Amino acid sequence: MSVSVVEVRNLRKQFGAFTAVDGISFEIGHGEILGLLGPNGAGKTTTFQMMLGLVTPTSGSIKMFGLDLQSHREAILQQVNFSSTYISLPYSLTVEENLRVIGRLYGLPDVAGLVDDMIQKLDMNEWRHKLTRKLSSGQMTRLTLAKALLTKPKVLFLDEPTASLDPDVAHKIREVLLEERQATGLSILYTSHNMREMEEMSDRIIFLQRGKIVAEGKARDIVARFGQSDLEEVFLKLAREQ
Ligand SMILES: Nc1ncnc2c1ncn2[C@@H]1O[C@H](COP(=O)(O)OP(=O)(O)OP(=O)(O)O)[C@@H](O)[C@H]1O
Repeated sequence: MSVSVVEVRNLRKQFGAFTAVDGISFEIGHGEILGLLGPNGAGKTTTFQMMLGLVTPTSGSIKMFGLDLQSHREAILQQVNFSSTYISLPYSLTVEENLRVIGRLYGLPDVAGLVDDMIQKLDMNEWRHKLTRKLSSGQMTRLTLAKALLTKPKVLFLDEPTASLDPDVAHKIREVLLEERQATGLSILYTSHNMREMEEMSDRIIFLQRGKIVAEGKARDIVARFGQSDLEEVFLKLAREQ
């Protein structure tokens, strides 16, 4: 694998007596897409939140670009972004205004030009002047992804980036992400409940079950190891055990 951009060691999170994330370790290489897979409640969101500095780990360490997240939070988070359907953006601004505000907050040069490029790239032109509160859920998903890509992050956390998108738009988004990775060496931690998408997008997958990593590797190797015919079957087998 190429140089590690993200290094997670023995990461744990307890909520009272309950252990949501139970000593996981993994790395993400430069330009690598790592799929994080697991049934509801397995600990995916908690992992993301710890990696974004939003939840403090009970123990373990998170390093990005060789720096410890706890002691270099600001420097690291400048180069990281996140997209999830749970993010809310100011509802009274238009799509374009929202993106311009983000661009200015990050101090990007030529904000208008960058916003325009992103709107074209994600096919958002038709509704660029629409108020954010009036967006459909699929349009909202695209806007949060545009927001995340606009800042040109080196690491991107994507929590179900194609949820609520129709197959055509979902396909387009996957293409944009793969192009972005190719062009900039972007590293991505990716979750999806669409197993075909996980197989298509991820260079490697880690499978979480009750906060622990129970399988790790390339999708086809995991499928072979579990003696199943595809990732969906592996998922069902592991999820039913949970
Ligand atoms: N603040 C909290 N207090 C107590 N328990 C929590 C808290 N946050 C998460 N949990 C619990 O930790 C476990 C892992 O939750 P998490 O949201 O990380 O799972 P997930 O894999 O993202 O699930 P999903 O696929 O449903 O989004 C769940 O059992 C959840 O109820």
